[in-house]
Amino acid sequence: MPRPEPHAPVPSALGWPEARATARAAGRPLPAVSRTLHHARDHVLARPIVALTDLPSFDTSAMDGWAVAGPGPWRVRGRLLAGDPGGEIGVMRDGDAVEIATGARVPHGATAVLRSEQSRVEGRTLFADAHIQQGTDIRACGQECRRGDELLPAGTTVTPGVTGLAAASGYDELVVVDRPRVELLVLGDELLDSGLPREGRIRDALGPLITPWLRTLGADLLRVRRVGDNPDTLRAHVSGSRADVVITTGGTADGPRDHVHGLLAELAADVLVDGVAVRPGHPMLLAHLPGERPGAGRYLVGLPGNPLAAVAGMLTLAVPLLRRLSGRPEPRPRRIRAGADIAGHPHDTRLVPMRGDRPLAFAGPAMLRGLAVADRIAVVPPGGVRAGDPVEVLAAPR
Ligand SMILES: Nc1nc2c(c(=O)[nH]1)N[C@H]1C(S)=C(S)[C@@H](COP(=O)(O)OP(=O)(O)OC[C@H]3O[C@@H](n4cnc5c(N)ncnc54)[C@H](O)[C@@H]3O)O[C@H]1N2
Ligand code: MOO
Repeated sequence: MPRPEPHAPVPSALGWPEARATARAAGRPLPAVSRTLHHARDHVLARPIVALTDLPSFDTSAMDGWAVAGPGPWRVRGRLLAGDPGGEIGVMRDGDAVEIATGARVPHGATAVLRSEQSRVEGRTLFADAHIQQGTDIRACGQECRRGDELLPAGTTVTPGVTGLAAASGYDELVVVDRPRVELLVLGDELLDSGLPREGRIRDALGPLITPWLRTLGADLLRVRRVGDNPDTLRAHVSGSRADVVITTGGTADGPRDHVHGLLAELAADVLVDGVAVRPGHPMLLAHLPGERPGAGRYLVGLPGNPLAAVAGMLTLAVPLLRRLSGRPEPRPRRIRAGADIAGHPHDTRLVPMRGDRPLAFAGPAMLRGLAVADRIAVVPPGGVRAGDPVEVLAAPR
């Protein structure tokens, strides 16, 4: 099959803020789906969680001891454990006491719960060591919420706390935004999957870097493939992928074995970003491929092969796109005060691995030693940042 003409270099790359905004605007949230609480984890709520019940749903004993009615001493009249419906106890009258466990329903008419360690029983008569205030150690029905209250808004990420609250308030399933399905294609004949670098070949650092990161970004990783520098294999994998987002690494430049631009031309893809004024990472790419999923389409994010440049491409293009597809709201920009001068590029943005407020060494495009100890990435505008100046920071890969 004839190859398309080699890609002509783009004269002026898109500014870094514009590239990030383009990536975010390129997508829209995937359809809402219903997921069991277990499977809803790390999705984003498509609908608010509205309490299906009062919480607690009945007056509940907060302590092991005695439910008492009115002032003491009291006559002991029975026992209630957590889970007992409590019907046989009926309504308590002044002077009544019922032995009660933490979590048991407090009978109607009870005015307080007396802790076992603050009580004394003689025969069938119960005494309190001290005066007990009305309502003590009763968790009143509806104290936490009333049925119909909005507990969490749409857009909330489903954490373990959220699934716990949803279960407590009566949910078996949650309506969430579907998670984007991602396929990672790692390009390069020179890459090895195990052992020591040898004979001009190097270890693939990007599969092991991007795979765990995608999971924390709220994507479902369908597959990681290593693809040789062969345009036909690359085309077959991209065209055949069922992913919402195909991420490629390497092959974005115009070298003899760089096939990503050629592929996009061949597929008549809508190229949204082709080069960004950022260091490292300037050859990064974002394209829209015609797709099957309604509304969402399919995307290709082309990351440069140099590992730190690939991280820059993830932060600039993949992270905003995946956030948008998975329904996550855009976080407010975070700024810190730089603890040292951070050198800038004359006209491009620099993305600089930082620990605390200091830039890290070993942060060249092909290096990962700085990134491995980074807790954030500074967005350094052209010209640089002086010590004490505010600088925007992004979350380091996690
Ligand atoms: N004549 C020019 N050459 C290059 C330019 C340029 O402007 N003019 N830009 C350079 C920059 S900047 C980058 S970044 C790279 C981007 O190149 P590609 O995206 O085509 O990446 P490759 O050539 O495939 O690889 C670059 C480099 O990274 C290593 N690599 C690739 N994949 C991995 C991986 N999975 N794990 C570890 N290392 C990887 C690869 O061996 C190369 O050393 O182009 C420059 N060239
Ligand atoms: O900008 Mo390259 O993307 O330096 O490594």
